[in-house]
Amino acid sequence: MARINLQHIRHAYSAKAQAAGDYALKEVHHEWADGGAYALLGPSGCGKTTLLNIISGLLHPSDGRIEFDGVDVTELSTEHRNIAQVFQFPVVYDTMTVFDNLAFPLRNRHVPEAEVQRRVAEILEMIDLGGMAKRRAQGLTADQKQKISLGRGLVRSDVNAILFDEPLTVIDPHMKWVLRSQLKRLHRQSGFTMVYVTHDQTEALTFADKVVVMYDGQIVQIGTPAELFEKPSHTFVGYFIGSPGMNVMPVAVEGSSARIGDQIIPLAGAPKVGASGKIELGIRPEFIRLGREGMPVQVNKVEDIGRQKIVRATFCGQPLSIVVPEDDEVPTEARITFEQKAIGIYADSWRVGTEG
Ligand SMILES: Nc1ncnc2c1ncn2[C@@H]1O[C@H](COP(=O)(O)OP(=O)(O)OP(=O)(O)O)[C@@H](O)[C@H]1O
Repeated sequence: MARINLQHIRHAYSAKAQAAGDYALKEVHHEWADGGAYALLGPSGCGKTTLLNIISGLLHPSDGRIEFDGVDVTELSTEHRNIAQVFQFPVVYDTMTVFDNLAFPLRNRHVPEAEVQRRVAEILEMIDLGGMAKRRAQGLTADQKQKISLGRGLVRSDVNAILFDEPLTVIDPHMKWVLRSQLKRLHRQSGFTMVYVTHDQTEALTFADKVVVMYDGQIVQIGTPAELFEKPSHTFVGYFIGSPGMNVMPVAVEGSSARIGDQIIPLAGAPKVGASGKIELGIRPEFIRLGREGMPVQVNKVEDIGRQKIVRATFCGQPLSIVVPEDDEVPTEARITFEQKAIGIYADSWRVGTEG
């Protein structure tokens, strides 16, 4: 298990890259704790796989260095970095039995046979393939083969880290849930450093202690699921995490208040917006109170989502989503108030602190 240091890493797939926009991965400079469970979350094309492949050694970064426990591994191959990887699609030896597929990484490293038997039995149980140990992998479903790939990634107990690249894509929804919970349990028991790439927020939030949110080749926030929800550091995090995402609207900030149209919204302090171009106010739909008091809104639609309702409204010309409990009535002349401590002010998309 290892602490992973990413030092001023950048990557461009073209050798001629110059401008920031030419880089698939803009500068990444972070330390990831030994034994942490991290999820790399972001939309397609934001650079998740690029970063994962740099950590694994499949890709050499254009700039920067990577250290495991303080040792520079930038020039080392995947094998020499001593990590296990699970990819999106199954990598299985068809002619071998399920058991031998799982035993392969251990036998390859001359682990004593008794230990091989014990570890493989444990993993077979976990991936629910105990009854198929003697079957050849050939002819198994894609789902079963992916479970073997997953098992092979987990079978060694001496790796520096385990990296997963969207490993549950081909697994059916119920099994996905089971495997995700088991991975989390395994992480708690084993203390492996795990990095898990996904574009699915549920997957990221249930698996990881820390979620690394990526957007347009950058890490925009690393935080616990609660931090991402309560204090998104970038408007993208607000929008991407949560359903519906955070409301973001352009405002003018004057001292300790924000103005939108003819409405003045008092803030908890004076935001340090400096000379930024674009100033926005962010508030999650869960922290807007809907009733007969406050600022007027126009309700356009009410969607029932079980125990809650999503009210789609227009506020000062801006679209606004509000989450209300199922039994709350939606008044005809609806008005809203914002929970003050849940308001974030964003300057050029980044959250700013307040003075005083
Ligand atoms: N081998 C390559 N050559 C050139 N460009 C590439 C290569 N691999 C990825 N890219 C580009 O780099 C950017 C980041 O891609 P990457 O695969 O890292 O994103 P991702 O977040 O993992 O996306 P996905 O979820 O779709 O896998 C994208 O614009 C992609 O088109």
